[in-house]
Amino acid sequence: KGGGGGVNIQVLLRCRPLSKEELSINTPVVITCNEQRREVSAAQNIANKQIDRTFVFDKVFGPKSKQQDVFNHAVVPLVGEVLDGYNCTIFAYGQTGTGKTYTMEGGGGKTQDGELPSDAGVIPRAVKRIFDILEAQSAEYSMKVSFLELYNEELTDLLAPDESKFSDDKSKKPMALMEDGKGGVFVRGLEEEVVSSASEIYKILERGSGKRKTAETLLNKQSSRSHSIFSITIHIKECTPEGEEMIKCGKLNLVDLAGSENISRSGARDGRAREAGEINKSLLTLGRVINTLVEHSGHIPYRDSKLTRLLRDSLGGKTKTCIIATIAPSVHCLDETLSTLDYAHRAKNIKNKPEVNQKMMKSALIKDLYFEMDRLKQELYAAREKNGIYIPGEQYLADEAEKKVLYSSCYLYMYTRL
Ligand SMILES: Nc1ncnc2c1ncn2[C@@H]1O[C@H](COP(=O)(O)OP(=O)(O)OP(=O)(O)O)[C@@H](O)[C@H]1O
Repeated sequence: KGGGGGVNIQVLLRCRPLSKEELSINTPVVITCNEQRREVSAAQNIANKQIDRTFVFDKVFGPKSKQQDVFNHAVVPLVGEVLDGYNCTIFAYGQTGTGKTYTMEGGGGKTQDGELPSDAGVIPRAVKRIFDILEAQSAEYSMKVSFLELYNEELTDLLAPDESKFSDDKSKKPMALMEDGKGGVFVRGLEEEVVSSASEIYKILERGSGKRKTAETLLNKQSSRSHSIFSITIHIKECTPEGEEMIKCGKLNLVDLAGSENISRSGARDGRAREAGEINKSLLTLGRVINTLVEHSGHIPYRDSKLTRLLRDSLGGKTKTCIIATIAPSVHCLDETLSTLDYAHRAKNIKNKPEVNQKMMKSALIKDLYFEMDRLKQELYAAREKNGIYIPGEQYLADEAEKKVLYSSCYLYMYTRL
């Protein structure tokens, strides 16, 4: 804990084991993890030049660490904070192929009878724990999730229904990031699905990840170049001693960043520096934001990229933030590993000032929801006006149907869950 000026961001390090292929060709290992001492060392001796560096983190997970260990030590405390009404963010940062997606989502094992596979990552485990706790408390709550992808400074909604159903033009409409007038931002038209069970979220996750993969093959892009943000927002009802109904709100953001090697070098090597620069504007800006925060060197360039605009509050704000840096043990990754270790180690100096979200009176929240419904109504109307003459009869019916669903879910949200 940092004194006076806030609380340091937690930075954890995870080193994956050698893969089967790496083992089969006897790839030399240059990383050692000492979990007790929370240390990671990189050592190599080439032509009498000795590299030997040791870094200390808030937690270190060696190659033998299990998904369950990472979850228990890194995520369980944050889930508790979210249920207490804080916003929390977990970032996975590291070179491609070091286990960011494995750590966040899992190894691809399927859930059976509602039981998570042992390789399930942070996201499904967090979801399960949230539901388990709320149910054990017999809490009255409502939960919604969103799943965004950011690629080349363009936002895609991974939970949006298939575009083909809603538009003759199959090209994707880029989603706009808007200021909310309270110092934050929101993504216009972002699908927020109300969920009422863990298994529902597992399905949503599968759908979102599946969509990410399809989009990848279609556009020939790699997951290593896009960022994904999975967010869970929970509203919990509480009663004051005077009998007033209050709503407590917490949010958990789970962020799988693009491969860190994409910061200019790889792009420059294959002669596509400009493209790489554009693609990784967000990653580069994240680095600059971190540096400015750590060095207290003036203006923080949050506004220079969508990622940092979206996650502004997680870096130097009121959110509780944790970074899981991932590395590989192989000698071939040493350069990137050292740069990840440096980056993550520097990020440890960022201080946030976590603040619990103000509880809202249920009546005020309902007013907000009415306002939101009005805005959606206008958006729908404007969209139909704009497309008016192009909308075939079938499309009009589909829009009407969607509108009905939208309304009924809004009402459901307001009156049944809370
Ligand atoms: N801790 C681990 N234990 C076992 N296998 C792992 C571990 N971490 C990663 N792997 C395996 O290594 C491979 C690469 O991991 P993963 O796809 O998660 O990397 P990534 O960092 O997300 O890469 P990208 O940036 O390309 O998305 C996968 O096959 C994954 O199952």
